[in-house]
Amino acid sequence: MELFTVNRYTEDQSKLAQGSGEAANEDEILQKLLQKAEKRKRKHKNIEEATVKEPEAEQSDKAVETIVQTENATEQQTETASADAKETEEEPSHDFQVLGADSSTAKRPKVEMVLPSWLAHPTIIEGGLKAADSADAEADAASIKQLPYLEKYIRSALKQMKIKRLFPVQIAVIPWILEAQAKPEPFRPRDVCVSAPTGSGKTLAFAIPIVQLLAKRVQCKVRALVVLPVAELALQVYKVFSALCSLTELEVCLLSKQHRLEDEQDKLVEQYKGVYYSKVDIVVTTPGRLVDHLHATKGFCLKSLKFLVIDEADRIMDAVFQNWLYHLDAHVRSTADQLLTGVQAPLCYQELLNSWGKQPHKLLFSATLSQDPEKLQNLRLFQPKLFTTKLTMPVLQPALDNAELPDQTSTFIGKYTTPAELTEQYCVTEMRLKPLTLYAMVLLNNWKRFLCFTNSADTANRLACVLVHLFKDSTIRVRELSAKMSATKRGHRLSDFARGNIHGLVCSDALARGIDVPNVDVVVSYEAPRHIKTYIHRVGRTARAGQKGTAITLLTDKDQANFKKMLNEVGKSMGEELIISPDIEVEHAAIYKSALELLRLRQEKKKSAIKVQKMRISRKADLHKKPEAEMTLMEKLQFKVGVQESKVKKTTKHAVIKTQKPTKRQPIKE
Ligand SMILES: Nc1ncnc2c1ncn2[C@@H]1O[C@H](COP(=O)(O)OP(=O)(O)OP(=O)(O)O)[C@@H](O)[C@H]1O
Repeated sequence: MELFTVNRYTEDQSKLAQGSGEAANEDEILQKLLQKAEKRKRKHKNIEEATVKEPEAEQSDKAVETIVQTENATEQQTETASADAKETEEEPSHDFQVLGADSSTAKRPKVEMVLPSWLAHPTIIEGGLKAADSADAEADAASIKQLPYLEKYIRSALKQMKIKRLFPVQIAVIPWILEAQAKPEPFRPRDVCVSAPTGSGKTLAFAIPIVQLLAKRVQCKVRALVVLPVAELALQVYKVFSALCSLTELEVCLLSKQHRLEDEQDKLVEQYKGVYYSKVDIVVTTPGRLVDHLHATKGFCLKSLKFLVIDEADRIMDAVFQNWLYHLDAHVRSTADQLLTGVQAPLCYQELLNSWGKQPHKLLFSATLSQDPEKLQNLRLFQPKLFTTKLTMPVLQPALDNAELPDQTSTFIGKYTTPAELTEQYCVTEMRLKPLTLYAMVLLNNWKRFLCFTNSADTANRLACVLVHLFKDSTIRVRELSAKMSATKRGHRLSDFARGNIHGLVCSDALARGIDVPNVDVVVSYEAPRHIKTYIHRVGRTARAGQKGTAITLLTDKDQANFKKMLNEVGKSMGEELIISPDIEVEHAAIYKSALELLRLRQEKKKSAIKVQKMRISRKADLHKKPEAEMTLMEKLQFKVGVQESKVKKTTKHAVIKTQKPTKRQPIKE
């Protein structure tokens, strides 16, 4: 099984392999050790002779001199000997080397990066995305009517979703999964990793085969678990599954912090005569909520899991999300153990058999899939198979021609691809004029559907405030979309944007990944992204599903070099430069000044509110320290109110903890 190869410098080994073999090496090492021992012996002998010859007291200086001389002589001898040895032998030294002690500035051989074979030799996804209504010969070949492996109910569901033909990633992945799953036991399908550009239709690439393979199930059990990093994405994927399952008996459930835990528990399991039964077949969840249910929901059992899908896989493999896998593993192991030890009675022999060390088929999807074997190893993939797209334009052509660009067999060619339909541009401006530049761009190009990304939620908030004021007399409506907003409010903002009631949304990167907002014309990076992955996901909100789109990055003089370097490193160019007339400052001076003034006032108000809050907290703390006898009537009242408040808070907190860990006295459902 070829899984992961640790990157190593292999030159020495290859040289050794060319030499006379292991036995010869051992002889050489032995010879060298003997030479060293001889050298040390001679040195000691010389010192002893020198001290015996000279009278101790009066000749001590001379002794030192002799020692130095003899040492020098010995060194010279050894130097000549070693020079001779160097001439005669070409083999590298096998002595121990003190790390960091070598001060030579000689160029060291480059360490060669060795990728696991499956990462270095992926299956290439051919073809581009074409608009759904194009009807040429190639489009017909991908038409859902022409694809024999799709069941009738899937075709009908796709038709209802207005999908006429499959996209390249779907054509490559769907039949492969169906075929791998069709093979009888003990054959185990290879796990799948898919790295394809944003908006290329990865969701349907895993949803279609899962629904088709589970549709014929007899008993309802959780057989597919789909994990996504954020609630919005989970909702999006849940909707796709629900649409696909509409003509089957399969039940899909969404678990995310947007709902109450108890409500989700009701949807997940039911209890009948002391036995828990699953009410769902497919669970779409965020990692945090999954862990909540693994601990708090009695009867939530994943031992029959057939598919584990990890969408936005590189994000989910981040350290912050890591522990969900541990909990999932522990859960599956403990339920299997319970069955095997008889603590929980199996329903049938097959169930017992299934619980014995059976792993789900793992499917990983991302536009920026990790190339780090260590991270991937956490998922313990089974003989993984990688599907990836080729680099698409706009790429840095000179970089591709450049001989220094890594060899395509040792580099992961699908690592950072952007849709072919995307046009990338940049605009250089001064920091203080950035909001005004953006304002001028929107007016000049009459943008009606644009997203603007900032590097922090704070900047998004301030920028939205300025833009709302700048556009107050125009028909263009710009609003903020913040992670601090409630999920419902965020949902409303997004649907207002989708309906065209809002023309521009300003947000931080928290929402840059995976969100599928239809028909976004332009994505503006108000600040240069710090990481290439962030850039890829930001710009991926436009040019989706074969549509055209533009990504513009606002840069200051200082940002330019770093941004260029970041793109060049992955073989991309910055694209065309957009020039905005410096006259904008004069043209919109009055309104810009008032917008900045408004922002200043708002910031001051915010600051004073925070100050008041802090004062209140410290006053409360002081009151607690003061003896009751010394308190004024007002202070006594304030103290009582404070105590009451904290009591209420404590009881509600307790209630929340109680609901998260139901005891035997709190059945999930009678
Ligand atoms: N075969 C198809 N025909 C037409 N539209 C499609 C097809 N497949 C997917 N789409 C549409 O393309 C859009 C993008 O799909 P999806 O969200 O699955 O992309 P993605 O590759 O997961 O993107 P990201 O990496 O940004 O999450 C969606 O609006 C989806 O409805």
